[in-house]
Amino acid sequence: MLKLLLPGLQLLRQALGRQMRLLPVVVMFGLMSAVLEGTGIGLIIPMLSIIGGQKDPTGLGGLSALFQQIGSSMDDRQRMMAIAACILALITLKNIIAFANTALTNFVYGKAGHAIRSALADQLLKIGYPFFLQESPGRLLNIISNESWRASDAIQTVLAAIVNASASIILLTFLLLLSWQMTLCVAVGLILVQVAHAGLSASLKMPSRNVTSFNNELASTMLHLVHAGRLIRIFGQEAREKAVFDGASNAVRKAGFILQTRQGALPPLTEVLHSALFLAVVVSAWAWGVSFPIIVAFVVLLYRLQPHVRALQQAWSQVQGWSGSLEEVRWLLDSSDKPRPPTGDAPAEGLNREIRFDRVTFKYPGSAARPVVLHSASFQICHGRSTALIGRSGAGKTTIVNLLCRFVEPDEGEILIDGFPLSRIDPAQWRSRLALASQDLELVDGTILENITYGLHASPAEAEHAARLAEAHEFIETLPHGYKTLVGYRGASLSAGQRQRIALARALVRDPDILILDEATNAMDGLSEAAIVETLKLRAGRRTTIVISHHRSTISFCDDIVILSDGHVRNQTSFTQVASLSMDQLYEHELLGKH
Ligand SMILES: Nc1ncnc2c1ncn2[C@@H]1O[C@H](COP(=O)(O)OP(=O)(O)OP(=O)(O)O)[C@@H](O)[C@H]1O
Repeated sequence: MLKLLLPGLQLLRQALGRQMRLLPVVVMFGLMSAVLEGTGIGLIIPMLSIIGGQKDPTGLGGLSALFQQIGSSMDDRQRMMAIAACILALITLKNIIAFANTALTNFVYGKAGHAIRSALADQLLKIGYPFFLQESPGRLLNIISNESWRASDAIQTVLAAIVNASASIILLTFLLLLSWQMTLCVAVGLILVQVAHAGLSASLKMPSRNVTSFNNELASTMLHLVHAGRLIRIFGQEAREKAVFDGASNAVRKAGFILQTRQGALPPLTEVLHSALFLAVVVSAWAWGVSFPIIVAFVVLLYRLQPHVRALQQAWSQVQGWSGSLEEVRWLLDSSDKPRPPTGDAPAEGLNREIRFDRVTFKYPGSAARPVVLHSASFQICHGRSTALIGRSGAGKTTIVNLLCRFVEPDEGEILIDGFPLSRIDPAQWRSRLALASQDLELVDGTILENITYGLHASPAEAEHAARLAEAHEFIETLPHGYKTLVGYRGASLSAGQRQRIALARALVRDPDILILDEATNAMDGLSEAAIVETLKLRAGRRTTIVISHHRSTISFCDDIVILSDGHVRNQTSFTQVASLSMDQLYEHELLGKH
C-alpha cells in the first residue's frame, strides 16, 4: 500500500530532509497505539465470559486463550473490575499516544510544507535566468500559490497513511491470532475491495492534471487582469476580458467538479463494500460455530480496523487526485531540465583596461526557430570611459546588457574582461561590480529609502547623496513622508520619471565600477536629464559607463559609440567623430558602414 503512495513519498523524502528521521517515531507511535487498542479489545473476551457465566468457553486457542486466562485467579467481581480498569487504562494510553502522533505528524507536515515552499523559492532564485524568458509566469504563480499547498496536503495524507498502515498491520495481526480462518476471509474481502478502489482511483490522474493545467491558465489570466488594467480600459476590452476570465474560471470549475465527483464516489462505494464484508464475516463465523466472545472481540477489532483501511484507501485516492499538483511541484524542483545558473570561480578583480566582445553570437533560448539576435559581434568598452550603445529597436542593445550581466551566455564567441573570459569569473562577484538602471528593472514594494539602498548597507545620508545625483532628492522632499514614502507594488504610486530617478539613485549609490543605463532616463524631463548627464560626466576617468538610449541628448556626453543594426556591430568609433550627426544620421551612418 505504501508503494502505491510513491509520488507522495518521493516528494516527502525530498521535502523532509533531516526530518525524515522522525518518520520511524511516527510509525512506532502508530504501532504502539494499535497494540494498545488491540489488547483493550482482546480483554473483552474474559469480560464477556464472566458476563455469560462461561468459566472456560469452548473453541478458545492461541491469543484468545491467553486473554481468557487474564485474572483467572481472582473472583468474578474483582476480575471484572480489574479488566474494566485495564481496558480504560489502555484506551487512555492509546489516545495519549494517538494525540502525540497527531502533534508529531502536524509538526512534520508543517516542516514539510515550509521545506517545499522554501525549496521552490530557492529554485526560483538559483535557476538560470533564461528559464524566466521561456516559462509562463501564470504557471509559476500557480505552482507557488496553489500547487505547493496541495503538495503539502499530499504529504500530510502520506503521513496519516503511514500511521493508518501501521495500525492496520497490528489490528490484522490481532485478528489473525484470534481466528486465522475468519482473518483469511477478511483479507480476501479487503483485497477485492482494494482492487475495485484502485481501479476507480486510477481514473483520477487525468482529471487531476486537467485541474492543474486549467489552474495555470486561470493564474495567467488573473495576472493579466492585474497588470493590464489600463490597457483593457483604454481599448474598452472589459467585456472580452471578463469572458476570457470566466471561461478560464469555468474550465477550472468543470475540471474540479469531475475530479471531486469521481473522488466523492469512492467513500460511499467503499463503505458499502466494507459493510458487506463485515456482515459476511459475522454470518460465516456464526455458521462455523465460533464462540460468542471471540465473535464479539473479532467484530469489534474488525470495526476498529475499518476506519484505518478506509483512511488508507482514501489517502490513495487523494494522492491520485493531487498527482497533477505533485507533478508540477516536482517539475519545478527538478533542476535537470532547467537552464543552469552561470558558473565561474575566478575573482572579479575589477576593470582596468576594457570589456571586449569577441565574435559573440547569441540566440535566445526556446524553440529552434528563434532567430539569431547577435551575429559574431565584436567591439570593446574601455575602462574609465562612457560608451553609447545605439541602434534601432530590436538591434540587440539590451541583449548585450543581458550578456554582460550574465543573465544569458553567448552561444559562440567570448566576452573578455581585461583579456580574461567573463565565463570563468564568479558571477556574484562580477555583478557586485555592476549596477544597472533599466526601464524594466522594477522597484520593490517598500519605502523610497529601502529602494535606493536595496541589498546594500548604505546610510540614509549616502542614499540622499545618490538621490541628489539622480535628481530625485527634490521630489522626494516634497512627499509627505519623504524617504519613508511607500512606493507601492512596482512603484505604482510614483510617476514613470520619478520611478526612473529612484532606480538611477539605486544604481548610483553603489558607485559601481561599471554603470549600465538602459533607457534609464527616457521618461525624464530635459532639465533633469541634463543634470544627470552632468553627474555621469563626473565618473569619467574613474569609472566605466554604458548608456543605451534613442535620445541624442542622453548619449551626448559619451566618449565612444557602438552602432548596432539587426544584431551586427556596424561601427565602433569615438563619439567626437560623429558628434555632429543627429540620431537618424547616426543610424544612417551605420548603414554607410555596411557598404
Ligand atoms: N526574451 C526573448 N526571447 C526571444 N527573443 C527575444 C527576447 N528578448 C529580445 N528578443 C529578440 O532579440 C532581439 C534584440 O532584442 P533587444 O531587446 O536586445 O533589442 P534592443 O536593441 O534593446 O531594442 P529596443 O531599442 O527596442 O529596446 C529582438 O529581435 C527581440 O525580438
